[in-house]
Amino acid sequence: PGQNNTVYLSLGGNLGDPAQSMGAALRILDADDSTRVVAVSSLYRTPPWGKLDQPDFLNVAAEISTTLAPRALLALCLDAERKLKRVREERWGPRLIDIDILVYGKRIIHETGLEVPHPRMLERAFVLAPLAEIAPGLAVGGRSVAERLNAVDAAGIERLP
Ligand SMILES: Nc1nc2nc(S)n(CCO)c2c(=O)[nH]1
Repeated sequence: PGQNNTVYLSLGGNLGDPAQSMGAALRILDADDSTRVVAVSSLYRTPPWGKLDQPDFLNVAAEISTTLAPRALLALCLDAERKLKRVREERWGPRLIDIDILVYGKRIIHETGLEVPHPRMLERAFVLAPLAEIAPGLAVGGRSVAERLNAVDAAGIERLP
């Protein structure tokens, strides 16, 4: 079997029961022989980014270990979204569940439909706050996630008990 790679994901949702959907998505990923969920952050309630006239989101970050190549992992994530009835509607609109690959080992990937590290992760407190909880020292673009979080406006990001 292939080598294990450490990958960080961002999960989010603002329709239905996002906490339940994100838990179910992580169970789907962990059920695949190729992939283990290693750590999951607390739940965070976060103000909508991108399209403001929609409900608040719940977000988490997760560390996984996988033997899947990046494209195959993306396919597994999209498959999990589909299983949870995620219909990909308007860009940045409300959704039941969204799974984004943030970081895949030390890989830099710029392909159609797959950009790693995630191109907008460094400007998104809803990504950086949960990620800083589980991987504060992770370097992205030469700076730690903790430093990146300090550099963004984290207003309204609420860690849930
Ligand atoms: N707070 C918040 N805003 C968002 N806007 C989009 S699009 N998404 C989906 C992930 O790109 C989110 C999200 O997960 N959380």
